[in-house]
Amino acid sequence: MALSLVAVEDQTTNLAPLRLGGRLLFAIPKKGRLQQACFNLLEGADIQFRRENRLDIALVKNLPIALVFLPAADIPTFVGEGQVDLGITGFDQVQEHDAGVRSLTRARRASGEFTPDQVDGRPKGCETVLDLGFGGCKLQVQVPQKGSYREAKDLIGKNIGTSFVHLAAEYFARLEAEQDGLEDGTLTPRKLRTKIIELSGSVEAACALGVADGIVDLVESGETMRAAGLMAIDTVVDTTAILIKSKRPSNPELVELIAARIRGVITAQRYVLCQYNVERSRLAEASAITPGKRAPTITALEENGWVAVSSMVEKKKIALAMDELTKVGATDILVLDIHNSRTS
Ligand SMILES: Nc1ncnc2c1ncn2[C@@H]1O[C@H](COP(=O)(O)OP(=O)(O)OP(=O)(O)O)[C@@H](O)[C@H]1O
Ligand SMILES: O=P(O)(O)OC[C@H]1O[C@H](OP(=O)(O)OP(=O)(O)O)[C@H](O)[C@@H]1O
Repeated sequence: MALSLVAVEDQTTNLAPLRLGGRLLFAIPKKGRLQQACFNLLEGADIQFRRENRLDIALVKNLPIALVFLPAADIPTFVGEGQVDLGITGFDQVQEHDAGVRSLTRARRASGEFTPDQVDGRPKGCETVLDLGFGGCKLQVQVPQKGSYREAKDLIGKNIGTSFVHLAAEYFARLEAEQDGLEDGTLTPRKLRTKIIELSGSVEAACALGVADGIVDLVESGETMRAAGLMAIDTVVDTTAILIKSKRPSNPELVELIAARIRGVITAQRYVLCQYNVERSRLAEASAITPGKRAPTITALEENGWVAVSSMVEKKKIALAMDELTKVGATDILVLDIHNSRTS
Protein backbone atom coordinates (compact mmCIF):
# COMPACT_ATOMS: atom_id res chain seq x y z
CA MET A 1 0.00 0.00 0.00
CA ALA A 2 1.45 3.39 -0.98
CA LEU A 3 1.97 5.80 1.90
CA SER A 4 1.16 9.49 1.57
CA LEU A 5 4.18 11.77 1.46
CA VAL A 6 3.10 13.38 4.70
CA ALA A 7 3.08 9.95 6.30
CA VAL A 8 6.50 9.30 4.77
CA GLU A 9 7.78 12.53 6.25
CA ASP A 10 6.50 11.49 9.67
CA GLN A 11 8.36 8.22 9.39
CA THR A 12 11.77 9.50 8.28
CA THR A 13 13.04 9.55 11.85
CA ASN A 14 12.47 5.83 12.22
CA LEU A 15 13.11 4.16 8.87
CA ALA A 16 14.20 0.67 9.75
CA PRO A 17 11.48 -0.56 12.10
CA LEU A 18 8.70 0.79 9.87
CA ARG A 19 10.32 -0.30 6.58
CA LEU A 20 7.89 2.06 4.84
CA GLY A 21 5.11 -0.43 4.42
CA GLY A 22 7.44 -3.26 3.40
CA ARG A 23 9.11 -1.31 0.62
CA LEU A 24 12.67 -2.11 -0.41
CA LEU A 25 14.93 0.79 0.62
CA PHE A 26 17.37 2.03 -2.02
CA ALA A 27 19.92 4.71 -1.03
CA ILE A 28 21.00 7.39 -3.52
CA PRO A 29 23.58 10.15 -2.80
CA LYS A 30 21.64 13.19 -1.62
CA LYS A 31 23.98 15.60 -3.48
CA GLY A 32 27.34 15.77 -5.17
CA ARG A 33 29.11 14.27 -8.13
CA LEU A 34 27.33 10.93 -8.29
CA GLN A 35 23.75 12.13 -8.03
CA GLN A 36 22.89 13.04 -11.63
CA ALA A 37 24.39 9.82 -13.01
CA CYS A 38 22.29 7.92 -10.44
CA PHE A 39 19.13 9.69 -11.62
CA ASN A 40 19.99 8.74 -15.23
CA LEU A 41 20.39 5.10 -14.16
CA LEU A 42 17.08 5.10 -12.31
CA GLU A 43 15.36 6.56 -15.37
CA GLY A 44 16.93 3.92 -17.62
CA ALA A 45 15.80 1.18 -15.21
CA ASP A 46 12.24 2.65 -15.25
CA ILE A 47 12.28 3.36 -11.52
CA GLN A 48 9.75 6.22 -11.44
CA PHE A 49 9.59 8.64 -8.53
CA ARG A 50 8.87 12.24 -7.67
CA ARG A 51 10.97 13.78 -4.93
CA GLU A 52 9.24 16.46 -2.89
CA ASN A 53 11.31 19.52 -2.16
CA ARG A 54 13.74 18.88 0.73
CA LEU A 55 12.29 15.47 1.50
CA ASP A 56 14.91 12.73 1.76
CA ILE A 57 12.54 9.90 0.89
CA ALA A 58 10.66 9.34 -2.37
CA LEU A 59 8.25 6.49 -3.00
CA VAL A 60 8.72 4.73 -6.33
CA LYS A 61 5.42 4.81 -8.24
CA ASN A 62 5.72 1.57 -10.20
CA LEU A 63 7.62 -0.73 -7.79
CA PRO A 64 7.48 -1.43 -4.04
CA ILE A 65 10.64 0.60 -3.44
CA ALA A 66 11.40 3.79 -1.48
CA LEU A 67 14.44 5.85 -2.44
CA VAL A 68 16.32 7.34 0.49
CA PHE A 69 18.65 10.25 -0.19
CA LEU A 70 21.70 10.01 2.08
CA PRO A 71 25.25 11.43 2.11
CA ALA A 72 27.47 9.25 -0.13
CA ALA A 73 29.78 8.65 2.84
CA ASP A 74 26.96 7.25 5.00
CA ILE A 75 25.46 4.86 2.45
CA PRO A 76 27.86 1.95 3.23
CA THR A 77 26.90 2.22 6.92
CA PHE A 78 23.15 2.10 6.28
CA VAL A 79 23.47 -0.77 3.79
CA GLY A 80 26.06 -2.61 5.91
CA GLU A 81 23.89 -2.44 9.00
CA GLY A 82 20.97 -3.79 6.97
CA GLN A 83 18.57 -0.84 7.48
CA VAL A 84 18.80 -0.09 3.75
CA ASP A 85 18.73 -2.88 1.14
CA LEU A 86 20.54 -1.34 -1.84
CA GLY A 87 22.68 1.72 -2.41
CA ILE A 88 24.85 3.58 -4.88
CA THR A 89 28.03 5.21 -3.65
CA GLY A 90 31.74 5.43 -4.43
CA PHE A 91 33.98 2.37 -3.96
CA ASP A 92 36.21 4.75 -1.95
CA GLN A 93 33.37 5.32 0.53
CA VAL A 94 32.85 1.59 0.98
CA GLN A 95 36.59 1.10 1.52
CA GLU A 96 36.66 3.94 4.06
CA HIS A 97 33.69 2.48 5.91
CA ASP A 98 35.26 -0.99 5.94
CA ALA A 99 38.57 0.42 7.20
CA GLY A 100 36.60 2.14 10.01
CA VAL A 101 34.91 -1.15 10.92
CA ARG A 102 38.30 -2.91 10.96
CA SER A 103 39.76 -0.26 13.22
CA LEU A 104 36.81 -0.44 15.65
CA THR A 105 36.88 -4.24 15.69
CA ARG A 106 40.64 -4.25 16.43
CA ALA A 107 40.17 -1.75 19.25
CA ARG A 108 37.29 -3.74 20.74
CA ARG A 109 39.14 -7.04 20.49
CA ALA A 110 42.15 -5.45 22.14
CA SER A 111 39.93 -4.38 25.05
CA GLY A 112 38.36 -7.85 25.24
CA GLU A 113 34.97 -6.67 23.97
CA PHE A 114 32.96 -9.05 21.75
CA THR A 115 31.75 -7.57 18.44
CA PRO A 116 28.98 -9.60 16.81
CA ASP A 117 29.07 -9.74 13.01
CA GLN A 118 25.45 -10.88 12.94
CA VAL A 119 22.13 -9.27 13.81
CA ASP A 120 19.06 -11.49 14.34
CA GLY A 121 21.07 -14.44 13.03
CA ARG A 122 21.75 -12.67 9.72
CA PRO A 123 25.19 -11.36 8.64
CA LYS A 124 26.12 -7.67 8.79
CA GLY A 125 27.98 -5.90 5.99
CA CYS A 126 27.45 -5.06 2.36
CA GLU A 127 28.41 -6.67 -0.94
CA THR A 128 29.29 -5.11 -4.26
CA VAL A 129 26.72 -6.00 -6.90
CA LEU A 130 28.03 -4.05 -9.86
CA ASP A 131 30.65 -1.52 -10.94
CA LEU A 132 28.66 1.32 -12.47
CA GLY A 133 31.55 2.77 -14.46
CA PHE A 134 30.98 6.47 -13.62
CA GLY A 135 32.46 8.63 -10.83
CA GLY A 136 35.97 7.47 -11.65
CA CYS A 137 38.78 9.09 -9.68
CA LYS A 138 41.73 8.19 -7.41
CA LEU A 139 42.28 8.72 -3.71
CA GLN A 140 45.85 10.01 -3.72
CA VAL A 141 48.59 11.08 -1.35
CA GLN A 142 49.49 14.65 -2.29
CA VAL A 143 52.31 16.96 -1.23
CA PRO A 144 53.34 20.54 -2.10
CA GLN A 145 55.14 20.63 -5.48
CA LYS A 146 57.70 23.01 -4.03
CA GLY A 147 58.34 21.07 -0.83
CA SER A 148 60.92 18.41 -0.04
CA TYR A 149 58.62 15.38 0.20
CA ARG A 150 59.05 13.07 -2.78
CA GLU A 151 57.79 9.70 -1.49
CA ALA A 152 54.91 8.77 0.80
CA LYS A 153 57.32 7.45 3.44
CA ASP A 154 58.77 10.97 3.74
CA LEU A 155 55.44 11.84 5.40
CA ILE A 156 55.77 9.34 8.25
CA GLY A 157 55.45 11.24 11.53
CA LYS A 158 54.01 14.30 9.77
CA ASN A 159 50.49 15.80 9.68
CA ILE A 160 48.08 14.47 7.03
CA GLY A 161 44.80 16.25 6.21
CA THR A 162 41.98 14.09 4.85
CA SER A 163 38.28 13.20 4.90
CA PHE A 164 39.29 9.54 4.55
CA VAL A 165 40.72 9.15 8.05
CA HIS A 166 40.49 5.35 8.29
CA LEU A 167 42.02 4.63 4.88
CA ALA A 168 44.75 7.19 5.55
CA ALA A 169 45.44 5.64 8.97
CA GLU A 170 45.69 2.13 7.47
CA TYR A 171 47.90 3.41 4.66
CA PHE A 172 50.36 5.07 7.04
CA ALA A 173 50.20 2.17 9.51
CA ARG A 174 51.38 -0.08 6.68
CA LEU A 175 54.16 2.36 5.70
CA GLU A 176 55.29 2.68 9.30
CA ALA A 177 55.28 -1.10 9.72
CA GLU A 178 57.36 -1.47 6.55
CA GLN A 179 59.83 1.08 7.83
CA ASP A 180 60.03 -0.70 11.19
CA GLY A 181 60.51 -4.06 9.47
CA LEU A 182 57.18 -5.46 10.74
CA GLU A 183 54.86 -7.78 8.79
CA ASP A 184 51.71 -5.59 8.51
CA GLY A 185 50.96 -2.61 10.71
CA THR A 186 47.23 -2.80 9.98
CA LEU A 187 46.84 -6.15 11.75
CA THR A 188 48.22 -5.28 15.17
CA PRO A 189 47.01 -2.03 16.73
CA ARG A 190 49.99 0.23 17.31
CA LYS A 191 50.14 3.90 18.02
CA LEU A 192 50.46 5.72 14.71
CA ARG A 193 53.35 8.16 14.53
CA THR A 194 51.78 9.95 11.58
CA LYS A 195 49.01 12.36 12.65
CA ILE A 196 45.77 12.04 10.66
CA ILE A 197 43.77 15.27 10.76
CA GLU A 198 40.10 14.93 9.80
CA LEU A 199 38.82 17.59 7.38
CA SER A 200 35.37 17.60 5.81
CA GLY A 201 36.08 19.49 2.57
CA SER A 202 38.49 21.81 0.73
CA VAL A 203 41.22 19.44 1.86
CA GLU A 204 43.64 20.81 -0.75
CA ALA A 205 43.87 24.09 1.22
CA ALA A 206 45.35 22.30 4.26
CA CYS A 207 49.00 22.41 3.16
CA ALA A 208 48.98 26.05 2.09
CA LEU A 209 47.31 27.01 5.36
CA GLY A 210 49.90 25.16 7.41
CA VAL A 211 47.44 22.61 8.85
CA ALA A 212 49.03 19.62 7.11
CA ASP A 213 52.30 18.54 5.49
CA GLY A 214 50.49 16.32 3.01
CA ILE A 215 46.92 15.31 2.20
CA VAL A 216 44.99 12.22 1.09
CA ASP A 217 42.18 13.32 -1.23
CA LEU A 218 40.36 12.51 -4.44
CA VAL A 219 41.80 13.45 -7.82
CA GLU A 220 39.91 13.24 -11.08
CA SER A 221 41.26 15.72 -13.65
CA GLY A 222 43.98 16.92 -11.24
CA GLU A 223 42.92 20.56 -11.71
CA THR A 224 42.11 21.16 -8.03
CA MET A 225 45.38 19.53 -6.98
CA ARG A 226 47.51 21.57 -9.38
CA ALA A 227 45.67 24.81 -8.58
CA ALA A 228 46.62 24.24 -4.93
CA GLY A 229 50.29 23.72 -5.91
CA LEU A 230 50.17 20.02 -4.98
CA MET A 231 51.33 16.84 -6.73
CA ALA A 232 50.36 13.20 -6.25
CA ILE A 233 53.01 10.80 -4.96
CA ASP A 234 50.93 7.64 -4.45
CA THR A 235 47.44 6.18 -4.94
CA VAL A 236 45.55 4.71 -1.99
CA VAL A 237 42.39 3.62 -3.85
CA ASP A 238 41.18 3.66 -7.47
CA THR A 239 37.45 4.28 -7.33
CA THR A 240 34.26 4.31 -9.39
CA ALA A 241 30.62 4.34 -8.34
CA ILE A 242 29.25 0.93 -7.34
CA LEU A 243 25.89 -0.64 -6.58
CA ILE A 244 25.99 -2.30 -3.17
CA LYS A 245 23.49 -4.53 -1.41
CA SER A 246 22.96 -5.55 2.17
CA LYS A 247 23.97 -9.07 3.14
CA ARG A 248 20.49 -9.38 4.63
CA PRO A 249 18.11 -7.65 2.18
CA SER A 250 14.40 -7.49 3.06
CA ASN A 251 13.37 -8.74 -0.40
CA PRO A 252 16.21 -10.61 -2.20
CA GLU A 253 14.12 -11.19 -5.39
CA LEU A 254 13.42 -7.48 -5.79
CA VAL A 255 17.10 -6.70 -5.15
CA GLU A 256 17.99 -9.08 -8.01
CA LEU A 257 15.38 -7.50 -10.30
CA ILE A 258 16.72 -3.99 -9.70
CA ALA A 259 20.31 -5.20 -10.09
CA ALA A 260 19.42 -6.87 -13.41
CA ARG A 261 17.73 -3.71 -14.69
CA ILE A 262 20.65 -1.51 -13.70
CA ARG A 263 23.12 -3.99 -15.19
CA GLY A 264 21.11 -3.76 -18.43
CA VAL A 265 21.29 0.03 -18.49
CA ILE A 266 25.03 0.02 -17.77
CA THR A 267 25.68 -2.49 -20.54
CA ALA A 268 23.57 -0.43 -22.93
CA GLN A 269 25.59 2.68 -22.04
CA ARG A 270 28.89 0.85 -22.48
CA TYR A 271 28.21 -0.94 -25.78
CA VAL A 272 26.96 -0.15 -29.30
CA LEU A 273 25.58 -2.58 -31.82
CA CYS A 274 27.80 -2.96 -34.89
CA GLN A 275 26.29 -4.41 -38.06
CA TYR A 276 28.10 -5.08 -41.35
CA ASN A 277 28.29 -7.34 -44.36
CA VAL A 278 31.37 -9.38 -45.14
CA GLU A 279 32.42 -12.17 -47.48
CA ARG A 280 32.06 -15.55 -45.77
CA SER A 281 35.72 -16.29 -46.61
CA ARG A 282 36.74 -13.34 -44.36
CA LEU A 283 34.23 -14.00 -41.58
CA ALA A 284 36.80 -15.46 -39.18
CA GLU A 285 38.97 -12.32 -39.44
CA ALA A 286 35.94 -10.03 -39.02
CA SER A 287 34.61 -12.03 -36.06
CA ALA A 288 37.97 -11.71 -34.35
CA ILE A 289 37.58 -7.92 -34.56
CA THR A 290 33.99 -7.96 -33.26
CA PRO A 291 33.72 -11.09 -31.10
CA GLY A 292 30.63 -9.71 -29.28
CA LYS A 293 29.80 -10.32 -25.64
CA ARG A 294 29.22 -14.02 -26.25
CA ALA A 295 29.52 -14.46 -30.06
CA PRO A 296 28.48 -12.39 -33.09
CA THR A 297 25.13 -13.12 -34.76
CA ILE A 298 25.69 -14.29 -38.35
CA THR A 299 22.91 -14.21 -40.96
CA ALA A 300 23.24 -15.54 -44.52
CA LEU A 301 22.62 -12.93 -47.26
CA GLU A 302 20.81 -13.57 -50.56
CA GLU A 303 24.05 -12.67 -52.32
CA ASN A 304 26.10 -15.85 -52.53
CA GLY A 305 29.21 -16.00 -50.36
CA TRP A 306 28.25 -13.01 -48.18
CA VAL A 307 26.98 -12.83 -44.58
CA ALA A 308 25.55 -10.10 -42.35
CA VAL A 309 27.13 -9.80 -38.91
CA SER A 310 25.67 -8.15 -35.83
CA SER A 311 27.79 -7.77 -32.71
CA MET A 312 28.01 -5.74 -29.49
CA VAL A 313 31.20 -3.67 -29.33
CA GLU A 314 32.47 -1.49 -26.48
CA LYS A 315 31.85 2.18 -27.36
CA LYS A 316 35.43 3.14 -26.66
CA LYS A 317 36.70 0.51 -29.14
CA ILE A 318 34.24 1.09 -31.97
CA ALA A 319 36.26 3.54 -34.11
CA LEU A 320 39.25 1.19 -34.17
CA ALA A 321 36.98 -1.80 -34.86
CA MET A 322 35.45 0.02 -37.88
CA ASP A 323 38.94 0.77 -39.25
CA GLU A 324 39.91 -2.88 -38.88
CA LEU A 325 36.64 -4.15 -40.39
CA THR A 326 37.16 -1.96 -43.44
CA LYS A 327 40.63 -3.49 -43.87
CA VAL A 328 39.16 -7.02 -44.00
CA GLY A 329 36.64 -5.94 -46.67
CA ALA A 330 33.51 -5.43 -44.53
CA THR A 331 30.93 -3.13 -46.11
CA ASP A 332 27.78 -1.28 -45.03
CA ILE A 333 29.12 -0.94 -41.50
CA LEU A 334 26.44 0.53 -39.24
CA VAL A 335 26.77 1.45 -35.58
CA LEU A 336 23.57 1.66 -33.53
CA ASP A 337 22.98 2.87 -29.98
CA ILE A 338 21.54 0.32 -27.58
CA HIS A 339 18.68 1.80 -25.58
CA ASN A 340 18.50 -0.96 -22.98
CA SER A 341 19.70 -4.54 -22.64
CA ARG A 342 19.49 -7.80 -20.72
CA THR A 343 22.56 -9.87 -21.49
CA SER A 344 24.53 -12.44 -19.58
N1 LIG B 1 36.25 14.89 -8.72
C1 LIG B 1 35.59 13.76 -8.70
N2 LIG B 1 35.45 13.07 -9.81
C2 LIG B 1 34.76 11.91 -9.83
N3 LIG B 1 34.18 11.36 -8.76
C3 LIG B 1 34.30 12.03 -7.65
C4 LIG B 1 35.00 13.25 -7.56
N4 LIG B 1 34.93 13.68 -6.32
C5 LIG B 1 34.21 12.77 -5.67
N5 LIG B 1 33.84 11.76 -6.46
C6 LIG B 1 33.07 10.55 -6.12
O1 LIG B 1 31.84 10.97 -5.58
C7 LIG B 1 31.75 10.56 -4.21
C8 LIG B 1 31.04 11.62 -3.45
O2 LIG B 1 31.82 12.79 -3.50
P1 LIG B 1 31.17 14.22 -3.48
O3 LIG B 1 32.29 15.23 -3.33
O4 LIG B 1 30.23 14.37 -4.59
O5 LIG B 1 30.35 14.03 -2.15
P2 LIG B 1 29.50 14.97 -1.34
O6 LIG B 1 28.41 14.13 -0.76
O7 LIG B 1 29.13 16.20 -2.10
O8 LIG B 1 30.51 15.24 -0.17
P3 LIG B 1 31.33 16.52 0.22
O9 LIG B 1 30.32 17.43 0.86
O10 LIG B 1 32.35 15.96 1.17
O11 LIG B 1 31.95 17.07 -1.05
C9 LIG B 1 33.19 10.33 -3.79
O12 LIG B 1 33.27 9.47 -2.70
C10 LIG B 1 33.79 9.74 -5.04
O13 LIG B 1 33.47 8.38 -5.14
O1 LIG C 1 40.77 16.43 -9.86
P1 LIG C 1 39.57 17.29 -9.95
O2 LIG C 1 38.81 17.06 -11.22
O3 LIG C 1 39.90 18.74 -9.75
O4 LIG C 1 38.55 16.86 -8.78
C1 LIG C 1 39.02 16.69 -7.45
C2 LIG C 1 38.20 17.45 -6.47
O5 LIG C 1 36.83 16.97 -6.49
C3 LIG C 1 36.44 16.67 -5.16
O6 LIG C 1 36.03 17.79 -4.47
P2 LIG C 1 34.61 18.49 -4.60
O7 LIG C 1 34.59 19.37 -5.81
O8 LIG C 1 33.52 17.49 -4.50
O9 LIG C 1 34.60 19.45 -3.35
P3 LIG C 1 35.14 19.27 -1.86
O10 LIG C 1 36.55 19.70 -1.89
O11 LIG C 1 34.28 20.18 -1.07
O12 LIG C 1 34.95 17.83 -1.48
C4 LIG C 1 37.74 16.23 -4.51
O13 LIG C 1 37.67 16.31 -3.09
C5 LIG C 1 38.75 17.20 -5.08
O14 LIG C 1 38.81 18.38 -4.36
